[in-house]
Amino acid sequence: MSDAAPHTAGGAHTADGAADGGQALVREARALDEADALAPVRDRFALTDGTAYLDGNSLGALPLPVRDRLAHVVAHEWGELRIRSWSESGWWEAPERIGDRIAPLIGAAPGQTVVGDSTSVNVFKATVGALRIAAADDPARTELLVDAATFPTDGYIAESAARMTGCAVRPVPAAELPGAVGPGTAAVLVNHVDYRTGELNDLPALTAAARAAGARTVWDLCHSAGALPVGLDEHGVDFAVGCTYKFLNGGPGAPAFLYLRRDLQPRFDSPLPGWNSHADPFAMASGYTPAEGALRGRVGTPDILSMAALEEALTVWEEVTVDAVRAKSLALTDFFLRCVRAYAGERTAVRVTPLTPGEHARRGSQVSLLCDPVDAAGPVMEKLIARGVVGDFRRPGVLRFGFTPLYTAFRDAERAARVLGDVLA
Ligand SMILES: Cc1ncc(COP(=O)(O)O)c(C=O)c1O
Ligand SMILES: Nc1c(O)cccc1C(=O)C[C@H](N)C(=O)O
Repeated sequence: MSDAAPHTAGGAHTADGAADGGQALVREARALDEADALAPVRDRFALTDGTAYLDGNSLGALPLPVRDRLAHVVAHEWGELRIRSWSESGWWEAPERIGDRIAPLIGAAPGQTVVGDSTSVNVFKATVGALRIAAADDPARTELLVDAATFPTDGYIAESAARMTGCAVRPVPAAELPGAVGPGTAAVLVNHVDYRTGELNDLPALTAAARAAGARTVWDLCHSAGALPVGLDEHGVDFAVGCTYKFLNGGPGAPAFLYLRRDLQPRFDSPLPGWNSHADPFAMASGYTPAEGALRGRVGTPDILSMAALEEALTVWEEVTVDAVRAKSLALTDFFLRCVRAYAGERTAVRVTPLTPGEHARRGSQVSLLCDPVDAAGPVMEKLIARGVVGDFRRPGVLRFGFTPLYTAFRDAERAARVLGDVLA
C-alpha cells in the first residue's frame, strides 16, 4: 500500500477533519509547506530517501556541507598540515570558538560556552562545580534537587556528585521544584524538556525561585538547544549543558556544550581539571592553575573531526533564527496532534493518548504518545519504521516523534499520523 496518498482504511473517520479520507489534511499540509519560510532549509540536509524522519530529537539528520568539510579536514588539515593544524587550522581554539557559535542559540553572550566531552561528562563538571560553589558560600546547604523524571544519566551522575561533595539527592517532580527549593538546597539539576514526554519545564520560574532561595541551577538543554529559545543570560542560569547531535545536527557522538556564567567562572572549581583547562597548558607545570574564562570547562584534547562536523552543521543558523524555528515547531506539533486525532481517533484497536502538553508554553519540540495497551508500542513503532515513518519508542509504551523545523515538513507530520492511524487500526 502506498503511503503517498491518503486512503480510508483504518483511520480517517473522526469529526476532526478526516471524514473525507484525509484529503483536507493533505491539502492543508501542502498549503502550510508552501507558506513555510523555512522550507528551503530542508535542501541542506541528506533527506532524500523518502522517509518522514521524526527522530531528530535523538540524532539529527546530516547537513550536506558537513561531508565536504570533513573531507577537507581529513585530507588537508590532518593529511597535509598534520600537527601544524593545532595552530594553523584553529584546532586548539575550536572548543571556545564553536561554543560561541552555540551561545546565541541558548541566549548566552560570548565567552561562556565551551564545547567538548559528552553531555554526561558535562553534567558531572557542572553539578560538582555548582555544589562546590554552594558549599563555599554556605556549608549547611547539602541538598541536590533533581527533577524526578530526569534523563537517567543526569540522575546517576547527580548521585555520584552528591556522594563526592557530602550532599544528598532529593528527586522532586519538575513542576514542584520551585516550591521545593529552600535554605538547605545547594543546587538544582533539571531538564529543560523532558526526553520522554516532551514537556517543557519553566526555566524562568524555576531559576528565579532557586536564585531567591540562594541555590545554584544546572539546566540540561539536550532537548531544547536548537529547538526553542532558552535565555540563559536573561534568566540568570548558573550552569547549563546540552548535546549537539539532536536539534543542532552535529552528528553521532558530537561533542556536548557547557555554559559557565561569566561571573561564576573565577569560582568554577572543575572536578576534571585536565591540562586543556590550565592557564598555560604548554608550560606542562606540575601544579594546576586554572585558565580564565569558559575554557576552564575544558578537560583534554578536543575531538577535532567531530568538532569540525559540528562547526559546519552550525552554519545553518547564520540564516535562521531560533524564534522562527520555535514558531514552526509549535505549528508542526499542533498540526501533528490534530492529524493524530483525526486519523487515530477513538476507534482504533490500539489507542494513543498524548503525553506532551497541549499548551504551547509547556511543549518542547516532540510529541509523545502513550499506547494502550502499552506493550503494543514497540511493534507499532517497528511497523511505522518499516513504512518509512521514523520515530522512536521508549519503554514501556511511549511513541516519540521529534520535529526539527529546519527539515521537517508539514507533509511529514500528516503522513506520520496517517500511517500511524493505519497501523493502530
Ligand atoms: C536529557 C539528556 N541528557 C543527557 C543525555 C546523555 O547524553 P550523552 O550520551 O551525550 O552523555 C541525553 C541523551 O542521550 C539526554 O536526552
Ligand atoms: N545518544 C544516543 C545514542 O548514542 C544512541 C541512541 C539514542 C541516543 C539518545 O540520544 C537518546 C536520547 N537522549 C533520548 O532522548 O532518549
